[in-house]
Amino acid sequence: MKDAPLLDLVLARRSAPVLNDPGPTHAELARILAAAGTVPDHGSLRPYRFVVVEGEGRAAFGDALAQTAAERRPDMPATGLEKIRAKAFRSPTLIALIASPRNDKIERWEQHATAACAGYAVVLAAHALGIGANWKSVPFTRGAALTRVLGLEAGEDMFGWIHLGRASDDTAPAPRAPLVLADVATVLDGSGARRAFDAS
Ligand SMILES: Cc1cc2nc3c(=O)[nH]c(=O)nc-3n(C[C@H](O)[C@H](O)[C@H](O)COP(=O)(O)O)c2cc1C
Repeated sequence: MKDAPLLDLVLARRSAPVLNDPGPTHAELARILAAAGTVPDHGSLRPYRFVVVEGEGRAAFGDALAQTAAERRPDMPATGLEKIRAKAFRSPTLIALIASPRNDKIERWEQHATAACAGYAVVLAAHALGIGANWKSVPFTRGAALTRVLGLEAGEDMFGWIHLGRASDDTAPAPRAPLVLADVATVLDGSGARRAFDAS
């Protein structure tokens, strides 16, 4: 097996729990977003789009999150809504990821899968540039206020957002539990039986 520095980068990636100023420059954001254009994409539809939120824009985004939460849960107390609004301020910059299916010829789930891959490409590209990232979400993907600020069209959904900023050295996450291949991988043999995957 040959050395693969790119794989080392992938294996070392972690989400950053705390993200401080400065946010990425627009030149850095352009490189990060360009990575989305490389993901597996049936029909080359590019079925996603992004809204970059930074500075004062975070207030508009946080308000929209809170208003959408209130639409869905009219009984939510003000403290709960404020917590949701505060999510927008956990980093200097965030990128809202919007799944934007482009046609009905390619299955909707495939276009959603491509949009999710685009989110991962953003996270990984940020890591490659030494910029901290963390993908977050709320339990809803659309609503009137979100539609207003993100310009959601029919059929579009917000697949959360990716925080970007300078990762704090003091808050390195605990080591990730290794993936136990036996839990997730089997091999189908010629008799139609699935057997344990053997790495040797
Ligand atoms: C679509 C999506 C939404 C997520 N939303 C949240 C979230 O709201 N809160 C959270 O703590 N982690 C969320 N995560 C998980 C984190 O981004 C991160 O992957 C997790 O904390 C594990 O850290 P690691 O990436 O270093 O393994 C989400 C991940 C994805 C893919």
